[in-house]
Amino acid sequence: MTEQHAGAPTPPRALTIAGSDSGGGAGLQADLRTFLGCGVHGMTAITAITVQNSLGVTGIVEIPPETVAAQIEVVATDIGVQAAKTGMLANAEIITAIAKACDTVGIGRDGRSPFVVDPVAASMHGDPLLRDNALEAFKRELFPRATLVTPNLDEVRLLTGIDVKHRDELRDAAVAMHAYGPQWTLIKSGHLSSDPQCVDLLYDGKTFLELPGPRYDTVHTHGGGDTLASAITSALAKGWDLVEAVRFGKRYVREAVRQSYPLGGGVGPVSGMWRIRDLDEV
Ligand SMILES: Nc1ncnc2c1ncn2[C@@H]1O[C@H](COP(=O)(O)OP(=O)(O)O)[C@@H](O)[C@H]1O
Ligand SMILES: Cc1ncc(COP(=O)(O)O)c(N)n1
Repeated sequence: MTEQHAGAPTPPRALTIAGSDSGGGAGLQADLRTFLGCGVHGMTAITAITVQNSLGVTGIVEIPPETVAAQIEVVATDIGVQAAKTGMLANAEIITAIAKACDTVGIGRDGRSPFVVDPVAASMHGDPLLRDNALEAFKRELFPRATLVTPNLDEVRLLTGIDVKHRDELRDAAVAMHAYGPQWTLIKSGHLSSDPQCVDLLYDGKTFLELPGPRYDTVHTHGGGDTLASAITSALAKGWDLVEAVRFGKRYVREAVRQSYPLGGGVGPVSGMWRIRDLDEV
């Protein structure tokens, strides 16, 4: 006789709105891996398929904006989204569709499901992941709806014109990004390679909070930003407050960078699976 099983409790649920990286290092693959590592049920609204490996991006197929919006709406109305994040969004039309869908289903700052906006503009190989018309759409449509924005220093330069060369200048970058309307701003300092530390800066319009950490000597940091934003989103899906979620994300990505690994002939990924034990250990 089969045993009746009511099922385990439904875990926290998070949504990534992002592109696919065929090499598995970044994009929605890194996001789902991190959600898994954080014990969160991950869902996807795919914006684009990239043809990508450790050496670079050689092709992009963009998903129709209405299909991106439909993916968000169909999971939010049935399964529920307790927190969401964005990654590669490809173009302005997709960004506009996402903003509308998020309003419809209640994703965004101020009492709705927390919304982490990572303004991904290019791959770490320097290949563009965003059309030219999309930066303005980010400013107009997504930053004002964001609980948290998480630009790296290249994205800060593209979005604000500020070229951060020293840790002291992170504050100017945070103030300039904050003017676009997010509730919180996290400036990531991975690209500040002259700094022996890796200090990210969190700002809410009033107070600056430095998140210190060691800088590991590795080139294998593909997917680091996605992993950080996904770990933060996971903690937000569990109901943590923003500062604790960001502190957790920084700890999570720090260990992921420490355990990053070579892959193919180019840059390898951070290890979003560092919390998953090896099969032999089970
Ligand atoms: N070499 C490193 N050692 C430790 N932490 C790092 C290193 N590189 C990046 N990080 C951390 O990984 C996260 C992603 O940073 P960054 O590389 O700036 O973003 P992105 O991946 O979007 O370009 C940040 O929390 C940053 O501090
Ligand atoms: C589909 C996709 N999304 C995001 C990134 C950014 O990650 P990175 O800056 O580590 O290349 C990427 N390369 N590909």
